[in-house]
Amino acid sequence: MSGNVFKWANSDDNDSSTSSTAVSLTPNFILPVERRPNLAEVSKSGDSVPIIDMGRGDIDGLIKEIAKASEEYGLFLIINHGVTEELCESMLSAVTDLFHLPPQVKARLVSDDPTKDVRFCNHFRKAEDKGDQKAKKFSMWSEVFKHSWHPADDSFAELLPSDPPNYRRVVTAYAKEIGFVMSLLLNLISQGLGLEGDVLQDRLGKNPLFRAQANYYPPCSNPDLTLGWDVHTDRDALTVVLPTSNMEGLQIMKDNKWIVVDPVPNALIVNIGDQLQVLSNGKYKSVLHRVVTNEHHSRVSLAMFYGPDKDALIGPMENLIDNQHPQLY
Ligand SMILES: O=C(O)CCC(=O)C(=O)O
Ligand SMILES: [Fe+2]
Repeated sequence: MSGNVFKWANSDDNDSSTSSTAVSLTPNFILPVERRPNLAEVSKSGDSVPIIDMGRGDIDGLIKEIAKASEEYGLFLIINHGVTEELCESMLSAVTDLFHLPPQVKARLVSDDPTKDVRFCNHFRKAEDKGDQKAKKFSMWSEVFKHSWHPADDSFAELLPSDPPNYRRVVTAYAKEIGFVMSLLLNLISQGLGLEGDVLQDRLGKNPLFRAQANYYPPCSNPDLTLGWDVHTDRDALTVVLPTSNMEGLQIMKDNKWIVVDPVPNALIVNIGDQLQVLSNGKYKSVLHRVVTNEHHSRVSLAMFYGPDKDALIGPMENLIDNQHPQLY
């Protein structure tokens, strides 16, 4: 499996924004017919995800807008979020540099061991192929780099590779900003559920699980046959994703249809995760999403996850359970 991780490094793709040669698909990336993305059926026009201006002065309006988006979509974009364009750009270029490290440097950090805090891997899914009852492994058309992060304690960065030279420094600065954005979002989401602002964060515990995942999706010769990220929900409470600007890739399921998350300059993507779905007694949706590939361009993204403390007991908030809304979890 780990051999795949180095495949892209040997391609001509060395710039996330310019056109480059697509790497050919080998059979392990070709999904069974029923798991393929069916791109012709994805609606481009019509429904689009809410774009929320975090800088709007009216807090009550902002709380309502976030509550509505969390209920109807489980995903929204935020603009005027306070993280500077310059920092976002430095973060994306540090992520791009990371995936373009020489194969022999990356090899030291490749691992399938989920208990390893810092590692590169290539995700795969198990699926049955038609006429073949034995589940096969299908690799995702992406490479990921996982590590922990913290908004206040910079020591996580000491575990990160010192190459590329600026990754540690940039991700530490970015983590502080995203920590602030996530606290604000959790506060507003809490209020949108009719609770005091700090209730959700208190429920998630004193030592939340902060995981980060950088994703790299190289150009792909046939986007109809594979996916960069298979259909999934995020298992944490909240995710904030910084994607390559001006590049489509992410899609979400809404009313049983896939819709494209259109890129918006300087926006961050906010996702409701499984833990918030449970805490909200199903009111907010942990959104089903997937990432499709592009024939000509690569895309990177950095997902920052906020999950519960390992000792936190997660169940629906008491004020959200009544006769009309029986406890779902
Ligand atoms: O690349 C993206 O836009 C989303 C990635 C994602 O869903 C994840 O890392 O969980
Ligand atoms: Fe995700």
